[in-house]
Amino acid sequence: MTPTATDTTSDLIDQTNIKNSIPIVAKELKEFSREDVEKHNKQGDLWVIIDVKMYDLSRFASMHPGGLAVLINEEVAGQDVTESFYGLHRHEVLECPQYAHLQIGVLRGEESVIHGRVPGALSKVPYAEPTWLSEGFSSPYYIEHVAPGSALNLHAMQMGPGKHLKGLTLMKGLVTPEELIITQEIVCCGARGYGDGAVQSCIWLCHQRGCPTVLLGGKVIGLPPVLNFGSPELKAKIIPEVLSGKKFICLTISEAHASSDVMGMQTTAIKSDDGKEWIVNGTKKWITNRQFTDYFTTGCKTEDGFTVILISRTDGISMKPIKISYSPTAGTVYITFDNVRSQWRTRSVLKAESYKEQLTKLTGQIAFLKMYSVRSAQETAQDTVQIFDGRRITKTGMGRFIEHYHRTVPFDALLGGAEDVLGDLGVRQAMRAMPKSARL
Ligand code: HEM
Repeated sequence: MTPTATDTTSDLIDQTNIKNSIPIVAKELKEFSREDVEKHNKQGDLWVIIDVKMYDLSRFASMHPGGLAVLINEEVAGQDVTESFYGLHRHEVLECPQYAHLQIGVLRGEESVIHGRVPGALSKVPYAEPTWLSEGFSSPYYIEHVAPGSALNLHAMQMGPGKHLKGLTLMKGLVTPEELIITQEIVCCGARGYGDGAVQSCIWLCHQRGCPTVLLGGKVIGLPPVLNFGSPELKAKIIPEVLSGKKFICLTISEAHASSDVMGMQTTAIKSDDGKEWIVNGTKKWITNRQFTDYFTTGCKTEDGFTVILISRTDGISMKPIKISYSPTAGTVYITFDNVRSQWRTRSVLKAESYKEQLTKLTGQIAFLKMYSVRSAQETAQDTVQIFDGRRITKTGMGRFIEHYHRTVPFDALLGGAEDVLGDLGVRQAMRAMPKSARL
């Protein structure tokens, strides 16, 4: 049966999107009829049809990762196997150079209906794209800007709208500082180490090659304390360097002794004898970004409580990679600060007047929002067990992305604050603000 747009598991792309895509096979292809193919139906002389393409599996069959037996089956050899093929393989298998060359021809007079994803093209699969990108939907909040080769000031835009964008020309003037920029597409690659930190190495590599690639990295968590609470001198030095992508920054808060329980940390900072510097001693764990970092936004215990100190890369800092269960590209490390000196303290967050309203009004809400988002993501992951069956646990082939998602989603309950701690915080804040007169 010839597949249609609705009866295949592969992702279908509008024909207009693929016109300029690179052909899977460059060699000249012969045309055959279905009857021609049917004659090649045994071991040693075995052809199949997938979509409208003919594959000669005569020699490959004995090397097939799924075994020879499945191919010499009478429902496979010499037949149109489109449906069964896509039930067992991802489309990308056919795009691998070592398999693409198995294609020897196409079906005479028939149009191809199955295509791989083209970078930048939108999927037609229902619910695959956010509504503001889907045909027939629109959003007053979404404006499309296409700016090839002019990815200017993207580092700064990723920090969201705010004072740090003042005076900057964004994407050669296409975007105004008031517009909200989101980084949604970064997660589409389905490899979260990349989004968490590898991006930092990617930025570094691209930077070396003079290519201004920008993605997330530790900047989005390491820079806000400087943006919000840094002294004017500190801001003037650090922010331009980081936002221009010349220097990298990471957040170093969690320790083996304390993660969500920030106040339990044991890293200390004491004043030097002349009072001009802080001397930091201690260890930090699960820190994203590895060797690319130039600045460490570091939580320390000081005699007046909890202080955030910005440490420049210097002697006395050693880093050891930690093997984590998703990807070494996140650059997760264990850091030791051994008599490391810094002059840069940021203001006390808890004492900053301008911050008090946010603390009382937003902290609880944000804590619950984070908890709710993670619970929803975990529920979705749980549903995949039913939909993907055993593939949910296979790291390659059909299960590749879903296994990765399922394996890594539990960490979200911890990252940026464990959900039980956040839930507790939200409830405590509500209880504190509860009017005495409130009754059911
Ligand atoms: C161009 C033709 C084909 C190529 C290049 C190919 C390649 C592969 C590869 C690379 C795998 C390993 C899993 C993965 O990476 O997805 C695989 C597995 C498999 N293939 Fe094929 N294959 C072809 C055709 C077929 C056909 C026609 C059938 C039967 C209808 C078949 C049945 C299987 C099975 C049963 C597995 C094991 C799946 C699993 O472990 O879940 N293959 N094949």
